[in-house]
Amino acid sequence: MASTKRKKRKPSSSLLSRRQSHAPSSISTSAAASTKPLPSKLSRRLIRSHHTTQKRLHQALQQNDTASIAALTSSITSAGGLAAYQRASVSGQSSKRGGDTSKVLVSWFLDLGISKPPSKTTSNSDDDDQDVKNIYQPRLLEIGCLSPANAIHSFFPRPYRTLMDLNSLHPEILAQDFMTFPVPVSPQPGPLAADSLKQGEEEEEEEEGGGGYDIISCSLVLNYVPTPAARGEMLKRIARFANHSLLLQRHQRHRRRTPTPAVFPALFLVLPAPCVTNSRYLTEDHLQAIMAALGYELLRRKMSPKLAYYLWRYTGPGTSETFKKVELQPGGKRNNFAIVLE
Ligand SMILES: C[S@@+](CC[C@H](N)C(=O)[O-])C[C@H]1O[C@@H](n2cnc3c(N)ncnc32)[C@H](O)[C@@H]1O
Repeated sequence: MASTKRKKRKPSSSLLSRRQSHAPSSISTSAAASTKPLPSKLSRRLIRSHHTTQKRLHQALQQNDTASIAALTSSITSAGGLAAYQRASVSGQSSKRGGDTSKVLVSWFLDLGISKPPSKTTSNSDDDDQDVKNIYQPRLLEIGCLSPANAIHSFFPRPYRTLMDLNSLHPEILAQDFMTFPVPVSPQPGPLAADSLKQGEEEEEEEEGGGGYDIISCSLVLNYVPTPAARGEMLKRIARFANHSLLLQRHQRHRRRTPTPAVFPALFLVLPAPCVTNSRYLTEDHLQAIMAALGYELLRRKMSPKLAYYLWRYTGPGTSETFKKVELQPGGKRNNFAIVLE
């Protein structure tokens, strides 16, 4: 007897184009947020293929290989471009798949005694209001942000967060390349500078975002950056922001009503686990050496089968040590993920 069972259709990239045909041509906030998550296999395949094609495109651009540039650009566009890649990433973040990496940061915050800011609506007296004002409210800078509704965002109510992405999926997320986002001008060292700031000036400085960022989140972004040297540049730039925050912290310490928690300035870094567990050029020890050279010490680490999570604290300018792409673990089945500091 012939089976009446229908064969399960394998997810394919045409599935994405069919799904997208019901959505506006550019993925808007609501479309990205409201569309159902993509099947996980399809998301993973889209993400992997986007990374590979981007990497090839970067090589073609460096070699000025016009034929390959045209072919690869067209291949990226026909697969839906950055927007499709982001949609696949949003699917990976969906709560059903436990994909919001910031949940790990939340658990570390609670462990480190950093609590959520009390909501203003729950305070019912002037005294409570005063208590709320007296609590130091840290600021977040998130690079590569797909949604302002992840677990960690409740620790950073607006305006204490700056969220950015190359392609913004939400009005609150700046469409901004972090590599061109201006590093704030740091206060000059020395007692004069600290004392010469009048209270109003300082508050204004903080209001305008010149107050620095206590924590920078860089989750699954570094592996998006196509070359080892560009990854190193991104980490260096992050360290410049951290250095600014550290100087401000020292500069304003005497004015703070509650001290800045000892965790800050910090960096939340997430990488796909194989970047540090199965690369020829990067191990966790090597990553730690790179981060130490940039001025960071490791506070927390978590390794899951898929992801490596780290919380680093910036302690001050590191060394000018350089790190080349050197084979650390040979082996045919390893990947080539690397970070180079020039
Ligand atoms: C895989 S998504 C990660 C999203 C999210 N942070 C997470 O953990 O799931 C990587 C995002 O990083 C963004 N991105 C890559 N380089 C960037 C840069 N230089 N500046 C801002 N965003 C960047 C990409 O546009 C992409 O949306």
